[in-house]
Amino acid sequence: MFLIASDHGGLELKECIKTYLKERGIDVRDLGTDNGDSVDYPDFGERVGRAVSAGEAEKGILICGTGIGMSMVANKFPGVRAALIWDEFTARMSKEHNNANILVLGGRMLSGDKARTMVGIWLDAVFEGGRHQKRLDKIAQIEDDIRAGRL
Ligand SMILES: O=C(CO)[C@H](O)[C@H](O)[C@H](O)COP(=O)(O)O
Repeated sequence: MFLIASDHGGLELKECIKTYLKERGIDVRDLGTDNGDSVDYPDFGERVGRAVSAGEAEKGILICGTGIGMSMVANKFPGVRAALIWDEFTARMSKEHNNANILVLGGRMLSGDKARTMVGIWLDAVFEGGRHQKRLDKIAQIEDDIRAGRL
């Protein structure tokens, strides 16, 4: 399953990205927000972060005004590797090196065209593994140590 969510600051860009994903044949489930009323980004970041962490969804996209708040929320969930990207290079690296399972975008920072390009790069890129897997294993170890009270 592929999830997407935003706050009011990311709503417009979210609609653009949903259209792009549908054009690519990707079935995306929108977990809100669904109108322009002011809301709190943690409420929506949690929905996607929790589902990806639990293995109920393979991937997700989160969008707030800057992407900063959504990144903070999503990365609280074990197993989530949420990447705030801002250009084509960070889009590629977020997959090739970090194997990001949640992409985070700033709705007030990006044009629709640029964001579509970036999402496409992330979708098409391939995780390189090797030394990068060793580093992701260390992140997972930190999560385990925190959970067990060792850190
Ligand atoms: O960018 C955000 C958090 O990192 C959110 O999108 C908020 O919208 C941002 O903090 C601005 O909030 P406002 O209530 O729209 O002024």
